[in-house]
Amino acid sequence: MSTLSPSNSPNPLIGVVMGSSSDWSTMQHAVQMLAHFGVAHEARVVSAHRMPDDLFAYAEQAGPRGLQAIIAGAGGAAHLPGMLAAKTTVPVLGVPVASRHLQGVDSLHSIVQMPKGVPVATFAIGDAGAANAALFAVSQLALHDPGLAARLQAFRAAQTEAARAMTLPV
Ligand SMILES: Nc1c(C(=O)O)ncn1[C@@H]1O[C@H](COP(=O)(O)O)[C@@H](O)[C@H]1O
Repeated sequence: MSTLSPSNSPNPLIGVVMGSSSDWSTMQHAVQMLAHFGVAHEARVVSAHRMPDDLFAYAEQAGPRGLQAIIAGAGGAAHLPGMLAAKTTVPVLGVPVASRHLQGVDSLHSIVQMPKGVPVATFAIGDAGAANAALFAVSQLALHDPGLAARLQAFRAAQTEAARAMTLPV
């Protein structure tokens, strides 16, 4: 499995995986958010289609390695999040990456329409979806980490202040 992020932690709590290095411009927003909150994470390319044995190994090892969630981004026929969810009970957060021909609607439908019994929590297409998947993972970790909960509250407060300070060119 190839490694993309220089911030890979030796004991990651959150795994960020993507089907191709071409997904990095989107998925970097998940990694940046995890880094902002100081959450130990790793980022890797793991493709269900191109590296099926690696995908199975990653999914099988996710729980034993201590991962609390996997954020999985893919575009087009985005089977990666669903196949991870099929092989692990570690929560999978799916991020549809915008595709060249169908703008990510194909990715969204591929990820969100899971059969009953094998859930993937599906986020919005693109950069905001990647960032929100990370924020969701942070929220889950914050339930058992008061320091992280305080940082999340501060993030929300800063966001509120930034929205209140918005002005219009009129
Ligand atoms: N959807 C998947 C999977 C998978 O689901 O296993 N593996 C690669 N891909 C996607 O193919 C698109 C094009 O990949 P390339 O740019 O490498 O040709 C990417 O958005 C990737 O997520």
